[in-house]
Amino acid sequence: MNECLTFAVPKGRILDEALPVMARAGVVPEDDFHDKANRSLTFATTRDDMKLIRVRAFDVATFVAHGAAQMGIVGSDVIEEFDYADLYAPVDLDIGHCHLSVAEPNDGAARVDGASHLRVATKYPNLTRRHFERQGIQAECVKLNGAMEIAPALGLAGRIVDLVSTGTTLRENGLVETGRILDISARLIVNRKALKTDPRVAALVEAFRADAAEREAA
Ligand SMILES: Nc1ncnc2c1ncn2[C@@H]1O[C@H](COP(=O)(O)OP(=O)(O)OP(=O)(O)O)[C@@H](O)[C@H]1O
Ligand SMILES: O=P(O)(O)OC[C@H]1O[C@H](OP(=O)(O)OP(=O)(O)O)[C@H](O)[C@@H]1O
Repeated sequence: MNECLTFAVPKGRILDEALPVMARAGVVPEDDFHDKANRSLTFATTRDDMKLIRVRAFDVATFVAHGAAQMGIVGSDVIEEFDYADLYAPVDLDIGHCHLSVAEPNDGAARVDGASHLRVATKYPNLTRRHFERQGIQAECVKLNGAMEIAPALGLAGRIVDLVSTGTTLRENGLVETGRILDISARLIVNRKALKTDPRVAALVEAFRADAAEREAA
């Protein structure tokens, strides 16, 4: 059993919604966490036996899957993309809602009816390949880490697979959704071994679960 628990959170947009949820489960960072000038990546919490790390969303899953962090919060898109055996996602936190979609230029330039091979720009090559395989299409994925929406206009790929929330980014870049792959929300994730061996992890899962149930009932 690790003496100090490590809880991993993504550094970007989910964080604002996640902090109140974490607080209700008793996970509260000390004030320096909110100091934008602070370049530290590890932060104390109000619990002596727990620290937070703030990393990129995909890396939250990697740290927890390898047991370097015992638990964390991450979008279900990341969980599904990696499909780590040692990662368990016991609580849907009902925050960070968006979906993963296929999109292409709204002028129909990418339409190639009956094609068995497509080029797709995405941050999610595994989910993308699986989606197109189900339709009997082989997708060649060009991996990008952001700003997927500019790829079709520049001829990098005919279509993209990316996250959509309001749809504004697609619209402003001349793209339309042509298929929805996955509805997404943020989840509490835990390392399976830590859950089995450390009662504090199981207690925290119960605290997050109880809060999620209470919010759903409200
Ligand atoms: N437009 C959006 N609306 C709502 N949720 C989103 C949106 N885009 C992404 N998400 C969710 O937020 C997650 C990214 O979280 P966040 O931005 O906090 O992480 P990050 O570490 O900054 O990500 P990155 O590694 O892309 O910089 C995505 O995996 C997804 O689940
Ligand atoms: O439908 P919308 O509300 O416009 O949101 C969708 C955008 O949000 C995400 O990008 P993010 O802002 O996280 O930046 P990124 O390109 O660095 O991933 C996603 O990758 C889309 O580009």
